[in-house]
Amino acid sequence: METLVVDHPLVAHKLTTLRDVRTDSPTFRRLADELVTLLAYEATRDVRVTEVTVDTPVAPAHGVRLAKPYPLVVPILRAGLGMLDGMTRLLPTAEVGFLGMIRDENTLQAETYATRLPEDLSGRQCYVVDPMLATGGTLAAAVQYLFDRGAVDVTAICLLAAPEGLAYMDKVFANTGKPIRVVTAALDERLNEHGYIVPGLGDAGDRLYGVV
Ligand SMILES: O=P(O)(O)OC[C@H]1O[C@H](OP(=O)(O)OP(=O)(O)O)[C@H](O)[C@@H]1O
Ligand SMILES: O=c1cc[nH]c(=O)[nH]1
Ligand SMILES: [Mg+2]
Repeated sequence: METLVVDHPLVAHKLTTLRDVRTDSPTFRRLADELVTLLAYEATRDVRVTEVTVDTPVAPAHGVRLAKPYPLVVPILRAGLGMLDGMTRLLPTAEVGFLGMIRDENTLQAETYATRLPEDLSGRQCYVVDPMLATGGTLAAAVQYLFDRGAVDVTAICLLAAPEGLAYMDKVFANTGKPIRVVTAALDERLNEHGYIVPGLGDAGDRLYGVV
């Protein structure tokens, strides 16, 4: 598995405000949206394109367009929804599939409660968006689900990742031979005893949408 921590002062600046406990929900939403667009710019470096020629007013010009089938963006509900608009702004032709997953706060096991994606993902590049990669249980289950449906490669875009979660992803997918990338704005120190990322930003879903 390949991990990319995007090292850019604008990303660091926005992430610092996102972490701040005093940042209110409207500002948190706006910053999550802005951050995903910056991360997606890096995460889509390998997006598949086909060569085309267009006529400028002066002469033919060689260029590229996104190849079909178009990428599939998969937000993991609930918190991943806060990253969807930023992705589709950058990839307007992308299709969107939804995975609803919740982590049991006691066992830290991920449970899938909703799936709404194309049945056949053969040949698809998939971009999973979820702000938090903590134990990695949620992302590993999501990636496995996409591979089971035929996805060719999966890139996960996370705002924050914990070393434990990256290690878990590495272990689970070590021998699959399928390309997996994680693109994140920061690699934090560790998880605490409740499975929260330290220093992290708290519960991303609650900060985006309110405490449930
Ligand atoms: O790496 P893990 O240990 O599996 O934890 C990460 C998951 O936890 C959060 O979702 P949560 O379960 O809080 O659901 P929510 O988005 O509905 O709040 C987060 O958005 C990830 O999906
Ligand atoms: O720190 C964490 C860990 C899991 N989920 C969150 O929203 N935050
Ligand atoms: Mg949550």
